[in-house]
Amino acid sequence: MTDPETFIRGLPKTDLHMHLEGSIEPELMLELAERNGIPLRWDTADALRAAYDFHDLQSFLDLYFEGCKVLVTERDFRDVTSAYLARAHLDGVVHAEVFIGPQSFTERGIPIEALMRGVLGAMDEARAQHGITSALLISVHRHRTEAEAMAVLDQILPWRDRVVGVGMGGAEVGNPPSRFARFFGAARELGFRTCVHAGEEGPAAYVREAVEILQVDRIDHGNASMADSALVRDLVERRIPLTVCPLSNVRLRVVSNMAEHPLKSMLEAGLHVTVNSDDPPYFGGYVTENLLACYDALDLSIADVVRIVRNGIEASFITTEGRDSLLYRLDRYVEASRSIEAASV
Ligand code: HPA
Ligand SMILES: [Zn+2]
Repeated sequence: MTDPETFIRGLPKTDLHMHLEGSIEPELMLELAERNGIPLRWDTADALRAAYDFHDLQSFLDLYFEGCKVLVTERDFRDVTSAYLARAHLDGVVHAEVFIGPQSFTERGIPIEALMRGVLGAMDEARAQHGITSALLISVHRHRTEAEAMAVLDQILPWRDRVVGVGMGGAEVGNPPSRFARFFGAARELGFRTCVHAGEEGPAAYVREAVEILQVDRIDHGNASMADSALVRDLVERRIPLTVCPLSNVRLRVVSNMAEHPLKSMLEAGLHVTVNSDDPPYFGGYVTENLLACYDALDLSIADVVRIVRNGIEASFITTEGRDSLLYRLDRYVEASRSIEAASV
C-alpha cells in the first residue's frame, strides 16, 4: 500500500503563497553573500539555521529583510528563483505563484529590470526544464506608505503581461488593509489579480476590510477569520480562497502548536482553504511538509488532503484551461493510486 507520505509527496500540488526572498536556503545565502561581498552575521549554514528561531512576525521580518541584502544582480534573482522551482518540482508542485517585493531592492539602488529579468528568466527555464508552471505576484510592504506602493505599480507596468497579480505583506498590526484602498483599486483597474496578507497576526476585522474595501481575490493566511462567524459565512458564500501556511503559523507563534491549528475547523466550516509554504527554509518545510504536519497533527483524512490540493488548483490565478488540465491530472493521480491499492489487497 502507498504510504501517506509517498501519496502526498506525489500529489500534483500548487504553492500559492511563497516569497522568493524567503526561499533562500542557508547554503545559497552564504554563497550569494560571498559572491557579492556582503557581510553576514553568520558564517555557516548551521549557524544561520539556528537563527531561525522567531517569537512573532516582526522577529522573522527583521531576519528576512536582512537576508534580502544578498540579492543584488540579475543572476542572483535567477539563481534564487531556479533553486526554489527545482526544489518545488521535486516536492510534487506543478504550479507555483510566487511573490517578490521590489521595495527591498529598489531602495538599495538595484534596478527593477535586474529583478524582473532574473525572476522571469528562471520561471521560463523551469517550465522548459521541469514542466513546472509558475506565475509572478508583486508584493508591496504595508509598513511603508501607499504612495510608495503606487510607485511600485508604475515600475512594473512594462511587465504588465508577465505579472499575474499584486499582494501586500510586512508588519500587519497597525497597518490595516484600508490604508491601501487606492493602491488595490488602481491595481484592479490595471487588470492585476489581487491578494493581501490578512488575519495572520491581525484581527478578523482586517480580513473583512480586505474583502469589502480592497475587494481582493484571495486572502493570504486569514486564520483570524474564524473569530467572526458572519465573516466566515461571507467568505464561504463568496468562495474566497485563503492561502494558509501552517508551519509558518507555528514558527511565528500565531498558533501554539500544530495540534491547535485551525485548518481542520476552517475546512469543516466550508472555507476554501489551501496549504502553502510561505518562506520554506525559515519555517522548516515546503508544501509536502506542511501537508504532512497537518495530516499528522489534525487527524486529516486522505480525502481532506486531496480536497485541500484541489482547492489550491481552483484558487490559482491561471487560465480556466490551465486549471482544468491540473484538475484532470489530480483526478488521474488519485484514481491511479486507488487502482494500485485495490490491486495490492
Ligand atoms: O507571513 C508573512 N507575513 C507578512 N509578511 C511576510 N513576508 C514574508 N512572509 C510574510
Ligand atoms: Zn507570506
